[in-house]
Amino acid sequence: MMIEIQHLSKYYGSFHVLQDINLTIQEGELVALLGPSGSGKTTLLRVIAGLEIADEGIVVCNGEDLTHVHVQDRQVGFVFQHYALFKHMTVFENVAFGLKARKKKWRPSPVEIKEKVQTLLELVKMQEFSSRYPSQLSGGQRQRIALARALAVEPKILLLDEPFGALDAKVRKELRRWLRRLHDEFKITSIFVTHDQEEALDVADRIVIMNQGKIEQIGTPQDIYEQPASSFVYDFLGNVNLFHGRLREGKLDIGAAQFSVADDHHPFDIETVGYVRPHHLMISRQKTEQDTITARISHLHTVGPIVHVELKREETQEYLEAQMSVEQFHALQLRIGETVYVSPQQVKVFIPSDFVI
Ligand SMILES: Nc1ncnc2c1ncn2[C@@H]1O[C@H](COP(=O)(O)OP(=O)(O)OP(=O)(O)O)[C@@H](O)[C@H]1O
Repeated sequence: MMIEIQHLSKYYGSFHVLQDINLTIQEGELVALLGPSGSGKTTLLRVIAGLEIADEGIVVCNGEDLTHVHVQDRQVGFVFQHYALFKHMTVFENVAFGLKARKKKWRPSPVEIKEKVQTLLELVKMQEFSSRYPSQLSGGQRQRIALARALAVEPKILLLDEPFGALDAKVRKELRRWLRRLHDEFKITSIFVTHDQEEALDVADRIVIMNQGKIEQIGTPQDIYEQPASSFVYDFLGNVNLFHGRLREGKLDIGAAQFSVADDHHPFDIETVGYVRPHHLMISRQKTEQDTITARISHLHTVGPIVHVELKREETQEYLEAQMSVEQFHALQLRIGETVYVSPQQVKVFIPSDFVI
């Protein structure tokens, strides 16, 4: 089902929690709502579900305005962060619940219900657990049952609110891959809320970045990562080093050095900030180039194949973070306390849209 959200606004008292949201989700798409805590992701999901009413704007599904369609008639399946399975029911009964609760004329026969539940339990690889109670399952298993239960009623839209938020990192990773496969099989239009950028980048067809009740950017994971539309998006999608300086003629002048700026075609001369990802910060032991920064290594730590290098800039005493492979690290033989030369390989600047010369 295609979902069109048009000029949606919502207030809690005087607090403007959603501000003129416009978003079209294509049939069969898996879209992530990504943003910091309090940016309005859950509220937007709840308005789409019909659990909250918007003050302005509409949600349209396949051409039909849902404003007056009751939540139960929206054909929406939900999965929430906290498993919300019925504790007193077995796995089988939990998955069968939505089918059994249907009005008599739409309710499948007991044999049909049994077959359907078994198929779903196979799909989520939980067929051996059908007579267990939720308390006898792990967190990841409970979420798989929650998903099977949501799918049982054949929803047209699947809404997931931090579905793996309460699980540890390894289980989260497994489940999100599995969610992607399940989505590819069922092709249900799905929206999931997350504040974990890796999860969104890994799973979604498109990502909607939210900040303070507004959409900052909509795009594919690649667009969002490679072409962030604002400093907020850049900053939100991973660690970043900031260099305050003056932008002129395509170069960022930070005093001690001048850096070329990526895709800068602006004839500006302004104070601005250059953004550099840790893996774009190159470290040398010799001062081979003129435009480098002198810094002292303050901390080193290795996570799997990546070495994180913390440095302190000599002239400003600000901290920088660089990343390199273990192989590069061994080749350089870096040590805490030594002075090195740092040069950014890619600098991004964001010019405010209301900036005029
Ligand atoms: N029922 C409510 N009454 C008043 N304010 C609310 C209500 N529900 C949410 N809010 C506020 O609205 C803002 C957005 O909340 P929302 O839950 O949509 O954010 P979120 O992006 O999903 O955050 P999180 O990642 O922490 O779940 C927050 O500042 C929150 O405190």
